[in-house]
Amino acid sequence: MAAPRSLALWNCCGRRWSRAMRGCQLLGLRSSWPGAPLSARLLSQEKRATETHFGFETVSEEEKGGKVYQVFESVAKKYDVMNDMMSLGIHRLWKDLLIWKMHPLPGTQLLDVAGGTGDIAFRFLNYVQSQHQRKQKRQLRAQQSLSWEEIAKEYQNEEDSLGGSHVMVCDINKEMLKVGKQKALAQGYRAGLAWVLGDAEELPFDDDKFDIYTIAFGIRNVTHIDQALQEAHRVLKPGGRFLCLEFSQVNNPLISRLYDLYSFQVIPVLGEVIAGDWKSYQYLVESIRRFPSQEEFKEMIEDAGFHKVTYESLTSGIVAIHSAFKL
Ligand SMILES: COc1cc(O)cc(C/C=C(\C)CC/C=C(\C)CC/C=C(\C)CC/C=C(\C)CC/C=C(\C)CC/C=C(\C)CC/C=C(\C)CC/C=C(\C)CC/C=C(\C)CCC=C(C)C)c1O
Ligand SMILES: C[S@@+](CC[C@H](N)C(=O)[O-])C[C@H]1O[C@@H](n2cnc3c(N)ncnc32)[C@H](O)[C@@H]1O
Repeated sequence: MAAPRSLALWNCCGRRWSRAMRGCQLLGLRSSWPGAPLSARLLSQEKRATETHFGFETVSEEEKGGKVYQVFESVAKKYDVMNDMMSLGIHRLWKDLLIWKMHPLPGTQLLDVAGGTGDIAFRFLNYVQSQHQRKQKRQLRAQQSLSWEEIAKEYQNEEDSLGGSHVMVCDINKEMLKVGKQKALAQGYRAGLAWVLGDAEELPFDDDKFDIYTIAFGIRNVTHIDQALQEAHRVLKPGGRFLCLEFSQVNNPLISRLYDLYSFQVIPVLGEVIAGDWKSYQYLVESIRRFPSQEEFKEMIEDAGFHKVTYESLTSGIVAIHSAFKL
C-alpha cells in the first residue's frame, strides 16, 4: 500500500504546483517566474504554500479552519430547516439516493465524516433496519412452527434489528454534533450509532476499520482535500467503498444561469431571513463555485489511491455522487 500512497502524494504536489503556476500566470505574478530574484521567488512560493480560499476570499490555511468552524457553529440550530427551505426538500432525495447507491449489507460498519446533524446516519439506520426486518419476515415465514413469544423476541432486540450494522458520525463541529444528538434522541435512534468529534484531515481511527466511508456536503469545507481523501483511504478496509455527495458543475447552460441567479440572489437572503446569517450562506454559494468539477474531483480521488472511481451527476449536475473502492 505504500507505493500508491506516495504516488498519490507526488501526483497531488504535481497538480498543485501546475495549478499554482497557472494561477500566477493568470494573475501576472512575475515573482514566481524563473528569472525573478530568488528572494521574491521564495516569498511567492511561501505564499502559495499557505494561502487558500474561504469562498471567494483568499485566506491563510491556518485561518480557514477557524472560519469554517464559525460558519457551522453559527448555522447549526437552523441548519436542517435552511436545507429544506433552500432546496424545497430536494436535498432529502439526494441523500436517499446516496443510501440506495450504497445498498449496505447486514453488518456494514459505516463512517460518516462531516456527518453534522446526522442526516446520512439516520437514513443508513432506517435502510439497514428495514432490510433486516424484511429478511427476518422471510425467515419467520419459513419457520412457521415458531410460537408468538419467539416471534416477538425476534423483533425486540434493538441491536439485532440492525443485523450488526453500525454508523459512526464524525464531525469537527461540536454544535452540529449537539444538534444531531438531540435529533437522534427525539427520533428514537439509539442502537448502532456513535458520535465522534474529529477532523476529516486527521481521523481518530485505526487503519482498515470501516466498510464504507461517506461524506455529504462536507469535503468542500475541508482545507486540504487531498489529505482528507488519503485519510478516507487509510481508514477503509481493503475492498471498502468511498462515497461522496457534493455540489458539482451544472451541465445545462440555461439551468446554470437560473441556478447562479438563485444562488447569489436568493440563498443569502434566505440565510438572513431564516438563520439571521447572510455571511454563512454567501460562503455556501461561493464555496460551491470554487469546488472542482466532476472530472477534476474524480482525478483527486484517484490520486489518493482509490480504484474504480465513477460518478453520477444529479439534478443537471447541481450535485454529484462520486464512488470509489480501496483495493
Ligand atoms: C453554510 O454552509 C451550509 C449551510 C447549509 O444550510 C447547507 C449546506 C450544505 C447544503 C445542503 C445540505 C443542500 C442544501 C441545498 C441547497 C443549497 C440548494 C440547492 C439548490 C437547489 C436544489 C435549487 C436548484 C435551482 C435551480 C435548478 C435553478 C432554478 C431556480 C429557480 C426556478 C429559481 C430562480 C430564482 C430566481 C430567478 C431569483 C428570483 C426568485 C425569487 C425571489 C423567488 C424565490 C424562489 C424560490 C424559493 C424557488 C426556488 C426554486 C427551486 C428550489 C426550484 C428547484 C428546481 C429544480 C431543482 C429544477 C452548507 O454547506
Ligand atoms: C454542510 S454540512 C454537512 C452535514 C451533513 N453531512 C449533511 O449532509 O447534512 C458540513 C459539515 O462539515 C463539517 N466539517 C467541516 N470541516 C470539517 C473537517 N475538517 N472535518 C470534519 N468535519 C468538517 C462541518 O462542521 C459541518 O457539520
